Parts: sequence; structure tokens; C-alpha cells
Amino acid sequence: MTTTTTTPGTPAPGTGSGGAVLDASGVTMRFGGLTAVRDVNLDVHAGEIVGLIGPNGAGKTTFFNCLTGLYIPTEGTVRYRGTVLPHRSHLVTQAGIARTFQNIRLFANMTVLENVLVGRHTRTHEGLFSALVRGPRFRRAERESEERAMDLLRFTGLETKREHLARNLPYGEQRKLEIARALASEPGLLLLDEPTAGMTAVETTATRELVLAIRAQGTAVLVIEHDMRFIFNLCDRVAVLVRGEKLVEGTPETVQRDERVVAAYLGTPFEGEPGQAEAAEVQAAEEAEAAAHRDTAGGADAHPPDPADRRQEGRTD
Ligand SMILES: Nc1ncnc2c1ncn2[C@@H]1O[C@H](COP(=O)(O)OP(=O)(O)OP(=O)(O)O)[C@@H](O)[C@H]1O
Repeated sequence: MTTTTTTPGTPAPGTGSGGAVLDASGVTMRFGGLTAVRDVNLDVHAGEIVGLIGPNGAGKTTFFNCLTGLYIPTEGTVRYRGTVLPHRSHLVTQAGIARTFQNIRLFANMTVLENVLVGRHTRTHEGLFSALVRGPRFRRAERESEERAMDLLRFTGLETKREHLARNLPYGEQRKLEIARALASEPGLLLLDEPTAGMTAVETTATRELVLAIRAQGTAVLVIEHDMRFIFNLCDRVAVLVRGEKLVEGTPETVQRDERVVAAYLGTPFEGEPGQAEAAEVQAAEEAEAAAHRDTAGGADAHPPDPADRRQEGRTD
């Protein structure tokens, strides 16, 4: 069920998102009884690099999945450049949002170049007929795609590996290739899910440089990462999710200074902790149920035959 009030594909009323590339509003995602993401608002503006952090299980990937059409949010709306996004990942990519995944998802038995070419499919418009007859229009489009893919391989430093099978690349280069493939769809916003996971310090520094270069080319970036140093050195703004709710959002300095963020990571209880109101509600309901049970039990035992009374009643003297 979705409470989205605007039809996907329709522009936001008025200016709506105020120039934001991404405008996620009131996003909630429930899995049965579990609320993985609760009423999260987040926007990303052109030229920004925004970080999304939070302890394990905070809902970061679920939120990404809601942005990219993998999940249909239970509630809330996601807009890209003021237009409500459809709930289909290929249409979201076509609209202008590309992503990478926490676990690398390359075509392992395809070459590096082929992987990037696959990423271009949302930007090629040649029909099946044109592809079958391999007419001049098709060949021109194919050449252009290959040129663009080679540009991306140069951009990511993979040009000498174009004919290598993706599965034979070292781990750091597989991550780069994922980014190159995502960029092949010419996104206005790139979502990176833990891009430095498992990387060496040198590879992490190279990834930081790559993300800065991506921004310099005009693509905004939203990045999930557990490496705090990477996030605080890279991002213009950071949002912190805790138990599915946005706890804090601000500059890296603001977020680093916020004691609640440290407490959330350490698992220390703190005032206003997300989920606290829900936990209090559950506790109150449990207490009320226990009290009701006591009353019922008390009612049944209201006049128990006290053995002492019985003994007294039994006296004849
Ligand atoms: N498809 C699903 N069905 C049921 N529960 C899910 C599903 N996906 C995620 N969850 C639950 O939602 C919560 C948030 O998970 P999510 O993976 O979004 O967190 P995360 O912040 O990305 O965690 P991590 O940093 O460990 O990757 C977790 O409790 C998780 O078990």
C-alpha cells in the first residue's frame, strides 16, 4: 500500500522540491510488523555529496531500495527533479538515478567493456529491428556507446582492462567497474551503497578522489558508508539513521559533535532515541494487559475460602 498522493511520473505541484535533485518525503517502509524506515525526509541538491550513515540494521539500504524502485514504500513520496518516481528500478534509472550495491553485482563472465555497455542500455534508443538488420543507425549508436563506455573506463582508470573478464579483476577494480557501469546511464544522481567496503586504505583514497571527480562532472552523490573518516572527509552534508528514523542531519562537523550519534553507535540509551516512543507504547500496553490479568485473577479469587476461616467455621465450640 502506498499513501503517495501524486501519481508517479507527474510533476510536483508548483516548484515542489525547491530545485532538489532528490526529494524523499515521509518515506516509511514496513515489513510485516517491522518498520525498517520511518517517515524519513531527505533531499540532495545538484553538486552535493550527501552521506547516509547509521548503525547496522538502521534502515539505510532499505531507504536506498525505496529511492530506486526496488521497494514500493509503505508511505511517502520520492521525487527526482520535481517528478514523482515510478516504482520500477529500470524506470528510475531512465529518469536519472543510478546506484551500486553493497554486494558487487557485475556480470562476472562478461568483459569490463561489456559490463559498461550493459549500463548504457537505458540511453540507447535503437529498436529490435534496427539491431537485427544492423543498419547504419544501429552501427552509429553502437559506436557512440562504445566511445562513451571507453570514456568511462578512462575516467575510472580501467581502460587497459577493457577486454578482461569482470570476475578476474581485483576487488577494488570490480567496485570501480560497478561505478563506471552506473555512470553509463548518465545519471543526475548516483547512489553508492558502501563503496569502500573491504577496500585497502589506498583504494579508499582512490574512491574518494573518484567520487569528487564524479561530482565535478555534474552528478550529485548520495553515499552509504560505515567508514566515518571517508564520510566526514568527503560529504557536504550527512544524515544519520537510527532504527529507521533520521536522528540528525547537518555538516560533518555538526554530526561529529552530536553526542546522540556516538550514543547510537555505542548502543547507549539517550533522550529522544528513535524507537523510544514505540517501545514505551509497547511497554504501556504490556503493563495494561498484565494489570487486567491481575484484576481478572483477583476477581476470581475475591472471596477465596480461607483455610483459617473454614477451620473457624468448622468449630463447634
Ligand atoms: N526484505 C526484508 N524483509 C524483512 N526485513 C527486512 C528486509 N530488508 C531489510 N529488513 C530489515 O530491516 C532493517 C533494516 O535493514 P537494512 O539492511 O536496511 O539496514 P542497514 O542500515 O542497511 O544495515 P547495514 O548497515 O547492516 O547494511 C533490519 O532489521 C533488516 O533485518
